[in-house]
Amino acid sequence: MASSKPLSRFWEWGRNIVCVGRNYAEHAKEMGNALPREPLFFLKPSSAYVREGSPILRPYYCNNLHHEVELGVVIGKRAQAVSQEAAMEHVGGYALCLDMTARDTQEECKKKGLPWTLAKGFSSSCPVSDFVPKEKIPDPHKLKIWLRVNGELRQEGETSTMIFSVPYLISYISEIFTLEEGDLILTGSPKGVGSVQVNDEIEAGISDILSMRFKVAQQTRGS
Ligand SMILES: CC(=O)CC(=O)C(=O)O
Ligand SMILES: [Mg+2]
Repeated sequence: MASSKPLSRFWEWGRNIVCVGRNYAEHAKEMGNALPREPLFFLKPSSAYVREGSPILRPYYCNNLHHEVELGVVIGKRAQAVSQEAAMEHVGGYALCLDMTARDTQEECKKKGLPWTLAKGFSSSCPVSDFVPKEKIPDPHKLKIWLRVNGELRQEGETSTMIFSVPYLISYISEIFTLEEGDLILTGSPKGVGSVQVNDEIEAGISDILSMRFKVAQQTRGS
């Protein structure tokens, strides 16, 4: 059942956050990974959302928190096993997102063959911008996404260089589980991911469409 909340506040709906990994060749290369033959994806809990005005919290168990700037696709209409041709009809809009990653924890998880939940799913691991209605972005593959830390440009990626396109991702994921209205797909990070420290300021944007700012703070255990 659809929420009574408007889609423009999709982060309040408590829906799925579906993240795609290794969707940009240069990022896969910088991480020492082979190019995927099929999309790799994982989930974040909806409590991972954080909005401007609240800090990104470095988890108490993390010594190497990384930024990953990503284009988010907000589902506007339930998608169950949809074709690539029909997929864009299920998009309601877009948002800029950060896939904050406890990189040291992720490396440990990889070594032990464990899921990435600890590394990718902590509270505040998904900073999200304002909602951009679909009509404002005629083609999501013609955008520049960028990220600065304390004013220094760290990431600048063209969404045209995604390995798997937005319709491909929606079609692929919707064959595995139904995408609901209010779900968000993070489409993967371009190259340039790197560490942030407590008190750093992250600024990120989509072309000349929007930008957002977040401060990094330390989570204390038990809070
Ligand atoms: C190496 C990763 O953490 C995968 C990922 O999240 C990405 O955006 O790529
Ligand atoms: Mg990512």
